[in-house]
Amino acid sequence: MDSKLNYINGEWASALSKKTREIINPFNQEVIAVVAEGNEEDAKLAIQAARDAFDNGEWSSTSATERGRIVAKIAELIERDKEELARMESLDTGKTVEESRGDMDDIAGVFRYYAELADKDGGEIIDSPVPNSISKVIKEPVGVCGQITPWNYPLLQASWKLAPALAAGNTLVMKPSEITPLTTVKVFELMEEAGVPKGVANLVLGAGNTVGEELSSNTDVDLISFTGGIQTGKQIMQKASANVKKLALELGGKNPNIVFADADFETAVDQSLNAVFFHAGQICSAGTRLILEESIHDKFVDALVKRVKNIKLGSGFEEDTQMGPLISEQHLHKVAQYVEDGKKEGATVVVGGKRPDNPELQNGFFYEPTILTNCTTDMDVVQNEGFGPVITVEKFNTEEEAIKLANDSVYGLSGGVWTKDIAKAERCVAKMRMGTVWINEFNVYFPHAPWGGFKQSGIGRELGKSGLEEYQETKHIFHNLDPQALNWF
Ligand SMILES: NC(=O)c1ccc[n+]([C@@H]2O[C@H](COP(=O)([O-])OP(=O)(O)OC[C@H]3O[C@@H](n4cnc5c(N)ncnc54)[C@H](O)[C@@H]3O)[C@@H](O)[C@H]2O)c1
Ligand SMILES: C[N+](C)(C)CC=O
Repeated sequence: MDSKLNYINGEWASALSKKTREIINPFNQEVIAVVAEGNEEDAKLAIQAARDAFDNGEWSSTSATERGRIVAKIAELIERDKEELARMESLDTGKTVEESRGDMDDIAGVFRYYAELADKDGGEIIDSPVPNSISKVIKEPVGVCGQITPWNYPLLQASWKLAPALAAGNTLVMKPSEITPLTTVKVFELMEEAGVPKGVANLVLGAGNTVGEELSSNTDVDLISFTGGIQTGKQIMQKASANVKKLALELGGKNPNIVFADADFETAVDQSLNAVFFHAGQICSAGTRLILEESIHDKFVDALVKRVKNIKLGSGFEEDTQMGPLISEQHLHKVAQYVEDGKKEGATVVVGGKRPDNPELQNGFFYEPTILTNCTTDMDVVQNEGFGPVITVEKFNTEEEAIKLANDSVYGLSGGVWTKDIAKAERCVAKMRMGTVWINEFNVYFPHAPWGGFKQSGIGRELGKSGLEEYQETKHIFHNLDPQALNWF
């Protein structure tokens, strides 16, 4: 079986300890790859390589246009190998190949977007208040970036970090999730082929509490960019304080989806399903808190249940499969426990709430798409991120009540509103405390618009111009063209 290695200073290498880890297909628990299991020592080597590569200035002083050309080449290679990457992502995560193909298009789009943005900011001349002087503001790369990604959108989340970091002239060490590293390894091969110089982009495979902690605490790392759970984010924030690293955190969400009685009923039902059940609900921005106007509650829930009963679970490689398995046995237990706890709090399971009976699915980590009614905002099942195919339903009677429920969360990643009343929609989104809000839509994102969370959903923004700025320092250069002695002392 093909064995995947670390990539440090332009060389593919086993972990120093020679340890390896088996990667499991969540559909049937078969071993699909064996990868290096790096630790702190591998991470230190990679950080040193990135430090040297940054300090020698080769990449940061390469023209932004040339860096953009190489980033565009990576996009081209991803498009060339799209089918291989998509199948690899589905094998590793269990999501349908159709979803993975969509992810690969998005990923190539992200590299292209930052390739084009790379040389568009030539700095700014300030109207200096000091006579005979020039005042200018320029952008420089931050330095060595540590990048840590989750398992749910492995390559997509990696692309949001790799593309802007490279375009801005940084060097980096990436640690993908230990559960789903395969497409990230492949993209490092493509980055090598595209001509990224050695030492600029380094990859260390391994666990969070070894490689991840080293990246967070090592004082040679200038910036840490993390996507993952809120508790891990808090730990990283503490470790990053060692040298006051720049910090970008993309954390979880418990995202409200408000449906008013005047919404287009059929569309809102359809999109409320899409908002959650793609990738078995393992989406940071899943609309898992469905908040329904009381007058349509029963009809809406009935319509959802009817549709949910027909969702086809199976292998991501079968064309008619609509939902794959959860990522791991441990995560399956977590989701099942989350539903059980919700029931104890008073929630009612109206559909799902268990593993499927289908004998063909017993080797996979499947959980049925589930809807819980009789939920109130004070319940843990409404407040906590379950990260599975589970919708909780709450009711409201007034616009104010809907907004209050939507904002009653420590999270603030995303949210949606469904109504035909344009003014009402605008009033609602103005009051919703989330980084992305959708009107008559859910879960849309693209490279041009920033992505990130209010409140405990994170710090900073990925994507858009802001996503590049995360990887830049701002420098003010003041040039006195007529220096004079002050004769003060
Ligand atoms: N906001 C977003 O854009 C976004 C996108 C995708 C996923 N997420 C969130 O990610 C979470 C699911 O992903 P997960 O289960 O992989 O999250 P996780 O926090 O368990 O792990 C994420 C990454 O952090 C690493 N890690 C774990 N412990 C660490 C430590 N102590 N120090 C440094 N690194 C450590 C892991 O190895 C992994 O690579 C969900 O909460 C989801 O909402 C957020
Ligand atoms: C940001 N997104 C939606 C691509 C992945 C969240 O898990």
